[in-house]
Amino acid sequence: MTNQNVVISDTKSGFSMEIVVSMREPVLFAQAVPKPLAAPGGGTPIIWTKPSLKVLETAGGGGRINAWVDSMRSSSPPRRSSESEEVNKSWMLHHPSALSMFEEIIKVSKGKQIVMFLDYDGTLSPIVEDPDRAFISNEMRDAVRDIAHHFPTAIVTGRCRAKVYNFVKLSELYYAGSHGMDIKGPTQGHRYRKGNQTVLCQPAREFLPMIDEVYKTLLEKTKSVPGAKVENNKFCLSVHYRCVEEKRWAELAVQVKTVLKDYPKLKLTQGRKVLEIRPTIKWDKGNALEFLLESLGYANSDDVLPIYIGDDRTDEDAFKVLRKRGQGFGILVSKVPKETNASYTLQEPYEVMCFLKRLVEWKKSSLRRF
Ligand SMILES: O=P(O)(O)OC[C@H]1O[C@H](O[C@H]2O[C@H](CO)[C@@H](O)[C@H](O)[C@H]2O)[C@H](O)[C@@H](O)[C@@H]1O
Repeated sequence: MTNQNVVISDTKSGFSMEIVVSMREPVLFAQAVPKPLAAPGGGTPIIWTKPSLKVLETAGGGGRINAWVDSMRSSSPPRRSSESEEVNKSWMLHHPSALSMFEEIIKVSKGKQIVMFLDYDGTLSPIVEDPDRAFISNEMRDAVRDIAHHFPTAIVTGRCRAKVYNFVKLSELYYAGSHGMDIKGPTQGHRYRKGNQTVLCQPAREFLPMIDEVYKTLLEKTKSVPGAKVENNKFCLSVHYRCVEEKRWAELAVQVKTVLKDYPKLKLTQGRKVLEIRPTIKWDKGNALEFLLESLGYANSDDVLPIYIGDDRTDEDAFKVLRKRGQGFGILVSKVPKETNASYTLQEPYEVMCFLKRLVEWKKSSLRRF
C-alpha cells in the first residue's frame, strides 16, 4: 500500500477533512516486518514494511490531529541506536551498499546504455534547515557534470525546475521539476538531446492558477506559526515544518487542511519534514522516469540500464517503476532502515558522489580499452 486516506480535524471549528498520506515512511525499528520480495544478488527475499496508519474516525477531532502529528514526526528518520544494530545489519544485507556492489552493477550494465536519474535534496545536497540554502558542492557539481558527459542524466525533484537549475547550473542535464510535472531537456551540448524541443512535458499546466492562489493563501495563513515556510514549486507547494516547534505542528496541519478543504483537486502528501500539496493527477517521479526513457528512445528497449538515486518517499514511485520494468536499479540514500523498493543503498550525498565518480572512472577506463 502506498497511500492511505486519513481524516484530520480541528476540535475548535469542528471541521474535518480527508487527506491522502503517503505510506512510504521511515520504519521505526520495532515495527520492521519482513515480507517476501526479490532481493538483489539472490539473497533471502525481504522488504521492510511499516504497519499502515489506520483510517481515522470522522467524529471527535483531537485524536485525529494527534495521528497526523505522529505521521509528521515519523517523517524524520530515527537515529541509529545500539539495540537496532541487528535490524540494521539485516536491512543492509538485503539492501547492500551500491559502492560495495559496484562490480555487480557494472556486470549487469554490459551492452546496455546506462541512464542516470538523480533526486536533488538529500541526494546531491545535504538536508539543511533553510530550503533556499540547500547548495550543491562544487565537487558534487563536477561529479554530475562528468556523469552527464558519459550517460544521459536527469535531475528528478520535488523542487521548482528553475530553482533546482539555479543550484545545479548544468545545462547538459534533463530536469524534471515539481515531482516530475515539469520536464525540460538539455539546453546545450548534449549528444542525447532529442531534436530542438526543450520543454518536453507539463501535464499539470491547468493547475497553475490554482497552485498560485493556494500559495498566496497559505503564505498568509501560516504567518502565525513561527518557523513555517511555504515554498512555491510551480506545479506543487511545500509547507516546511523543520523549523517549527513540535508543539505547533498540529496548528500548522490544521491551517493547511483548512485551506485545502476548498480545493478537492489538490492532494496532500508528506516528505522529509514537509507537507506537499499537489494536483490529484496520476503523475509522479515514476511517470517522469518512464517519460524520459521514452524520450531517449528506450521505451521498450532491453538495451538500457536506468539507475535512479533518491532519498525520499516520492522517489519510491520511481523505484517501483524500475522493479516493475525489471530493469535497472533504485538506490536509496539513507543511513537508517526504511521500507523501500530500491535494490541498493548509499548512506549520504558524499557516498552518492563517490558512486558517480566511480562510474565515470569505470567508463573512462573501458573507453581506453577499446
Ligand atoms: O525531490 P527532492 O529534490 O528531494 O525535493 C523534495 C523537497 O526537498 C526540499 O525540502 C527538503 O530539503 C530541504 C533542504 O535541505 C529541507 O529543509 C526540508 O526539510 C526537506 O523536506 C524542498 O525544499 C521541497 O520543496 C521539496 O519538495
